[in-house]
Amino acid sequence: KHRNEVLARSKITGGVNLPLVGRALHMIGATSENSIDRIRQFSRENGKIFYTWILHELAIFCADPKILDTLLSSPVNITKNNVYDMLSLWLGDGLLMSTGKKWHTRRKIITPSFHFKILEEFVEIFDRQTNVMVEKLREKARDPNTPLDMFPFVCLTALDIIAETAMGVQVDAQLNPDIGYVNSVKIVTKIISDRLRKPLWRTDSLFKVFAPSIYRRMMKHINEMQSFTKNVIEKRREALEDIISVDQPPSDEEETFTKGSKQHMALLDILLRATVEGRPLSNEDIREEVETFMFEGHDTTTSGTSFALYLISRHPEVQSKLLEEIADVIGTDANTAPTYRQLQDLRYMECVIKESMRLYPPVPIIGRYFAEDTDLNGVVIPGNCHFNIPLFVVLRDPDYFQDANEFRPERFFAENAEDIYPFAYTPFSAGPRNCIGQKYAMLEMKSVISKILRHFELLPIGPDVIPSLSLILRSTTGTQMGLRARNAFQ
Ligand code: HEM
Repeated sequence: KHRNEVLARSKITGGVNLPLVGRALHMIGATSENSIDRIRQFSRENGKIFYTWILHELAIFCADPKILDTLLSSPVNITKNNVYDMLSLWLGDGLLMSTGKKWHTRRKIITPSFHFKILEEFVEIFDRQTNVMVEKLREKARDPNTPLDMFPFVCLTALDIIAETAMGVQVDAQLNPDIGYVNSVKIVTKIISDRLRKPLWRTDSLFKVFAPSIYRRMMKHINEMQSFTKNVIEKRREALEDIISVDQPPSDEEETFTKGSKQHMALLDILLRATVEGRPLSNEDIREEVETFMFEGHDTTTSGTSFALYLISRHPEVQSKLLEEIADVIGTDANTAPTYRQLQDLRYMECVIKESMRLYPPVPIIGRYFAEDTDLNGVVIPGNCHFNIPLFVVLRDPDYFQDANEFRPERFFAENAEDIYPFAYTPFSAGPRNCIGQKYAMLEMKSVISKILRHFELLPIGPDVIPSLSLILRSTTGTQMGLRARNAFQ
């Protein structure tokens, strides 16, 4: 009753509720493809903030950048809502999921992992793993008239990249996609994305009852991933203990050595060296953070890269400009490995990726939980409420983006970008709880896309994308295009 009163006072409207399940079936229980359109439609009908009931749970959807400004800037309203619970069996209480003091402490420890000195080292890995993809694509690109779904190729490359940069191990996902750790990651991410669309699978207890065999399959693969990660952490700790004392900060040029072989610094190494109140993190603390990187750090960039490639394939004029820029900045030899600075200097590419993430945000929805009544820019949100931010609605808001459905990278040119209201463009979220990996992600996407374009012309063939709502945005038709090998670059 209290929540209804607050909603009425705040003039937050909702719609018809179905008995027992509220509007959940309308919105989420329908198909993954039409959920996006339906939420957009509800937003058009009810305004930028509206509510729905899912059984006894109140869910508010807010796509108003002014309210998001207050919410996302707040260091207090950082607790995630129940949608994230589906990840907890795998990721534990890592950075994405944790709240309060634990989140603050971890965020502080993990931030140096993304220092540019570390990212600089990763550029070589991005390029080397993309070279493997180029060879795989070459085998497939014999006929440019046959459309190819780029998503699985990009996904395996991203997995190879994140495993090597986060854990310092080569899992050879592209060479052996169907075995071991890589297979488990693929299976678990797929099950988690299916769960989001099925209300009866949402909580772990319901999932166990309504889909027992899928639940068991998920747990088997989660256990396999966890033992793999534990093993990597133990070995890496032993190797590091041989060469450093745990509380000694890494020097700028330091590289780690494991069993005599030279290796890159991995994100995991920073965690192994970190201390909280003088004590190192336990292997279990580190495990949840490494698993979080593995999840957040590969599905997101896969989605971002694949949708960008799709849009580039459909806009030949954009493709030509990109090619010109690549030739200017990196040179005309298709095989040259780009440097960190060169990737930074791909300015037009950056605009293309930003615009692509505006139309197809890799993380389409984010959420918070409010335990107490909370005033956000004059709108009171009732306590005990699950708050959802449908980024895919915000990012196409015609009040903030002219011709919001059009692909126009020029929006992000330096001279135009300052007209964009910062909280209308938040594919990496914003404020203290924004994406910690955004610089890494941008570099990786630039590296992968530029390498593909140097080797292949992308052709506008195959079905259009049909975005489907999940924790990470996918397309039910894949991201299809034709590939024609370039004889010579340019
Ligand atoms: C295109 C790629 C990416 C996009 C669009 C993206 C987007 C986001 C968004 C929207 C959030 C906020 C989530 C929320 O509020 O619930 C987030 C958080 C996070 N991201 Fe990313 N991300 C990307 C890549 C990455 C990469 C490559 C990594 C790591 C290597 C990463 C690690 C994280 C972590 C750890 C968090 C939680 C941060 C915190 O709560 O303090 N992300 N990301």
